[in-house]
Amino acid sequence: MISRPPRPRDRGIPEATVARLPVYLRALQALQDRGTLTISSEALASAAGVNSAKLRKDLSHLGSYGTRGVGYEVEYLVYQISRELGLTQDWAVAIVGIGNLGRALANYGGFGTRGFRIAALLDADPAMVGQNVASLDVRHIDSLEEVVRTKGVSIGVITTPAAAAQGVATRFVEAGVASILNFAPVVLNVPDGVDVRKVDLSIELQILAFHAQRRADGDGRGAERAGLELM
Ligand SMILES: NC(=O)c1ccc[n+]([C@@H]2O[C@H](COP(=O)([O-])OP(=O)(O)OC[C@H]3O[C@@H](n4cnc5c(N)ncnc54)[C@H](O)[C@@H]3O)[C@@H](O)[C@H]2O)c1
Repeated sequence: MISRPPRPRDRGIPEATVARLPVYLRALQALQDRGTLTISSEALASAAGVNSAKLRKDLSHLGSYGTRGVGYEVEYLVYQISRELGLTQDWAVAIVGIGNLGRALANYGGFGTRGFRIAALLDADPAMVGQNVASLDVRHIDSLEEVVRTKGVSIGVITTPAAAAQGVATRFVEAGVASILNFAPVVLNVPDGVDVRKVDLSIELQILAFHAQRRADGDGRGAERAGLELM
């Protein structure tokens, strides 16, 4: 039997640490591209935008402590973080809702190099079905269960209008997909054991607007006002 290192959740790695691992990974990959072999915790922390004590604590959860006077070996740390995040294996992703956003995501070439393979595109609109998008034929939503099974889909991406998103999520879950990335502006109800991540650019823009207003006002009164409006 092949023994697999336990995943973050199995070992109790805090969620906040898990959320920072991709940030470290991105910084490390940039260093790797520049040919950097080793990096101090201070330099890596600064590249990732966190303080170095937090970085050392985060990496200690992976069993990575670095070497005094040398720091961390970049290539090995990339491997360790990738392994913890499950990126050393290939994940098949299905996107449902091939409109503006779904099409843009399907055409983005950056997922493949990070271990995510767009395996299927599905839509409810008969006019969309059969169209070729990003070298894949769009399938009808009715074949979701079959597509999940035959393509080994483990991550579902929802880019439908809000009203359709819950139905799509339920179908994903019933088909055995336990990881969902939801772009639709709606809160999804899913059973325990299913992970949903929500992406909402308008919330990010509102937060930026809050900070911009606070800067512009200078005296902080604008921030209070914006804070109330955001609640
Ligand atoms: N999270 C974000 O930051 C963000 C940004 C932009 C858009 N959005 C959201 O993403 C979603 C898509 O936006 P868009 O501009 O691409 O919309 P769109 O109208 O261009 O595309 C939606 C697609 O979903 C399909 N669809 C509808 N019901 C379906 C169903 N039951 N099953 C399968 N497919 C179905 C439609 O046929 C259409 O092709 C919307 O909910 C929008 O609010 C989110």
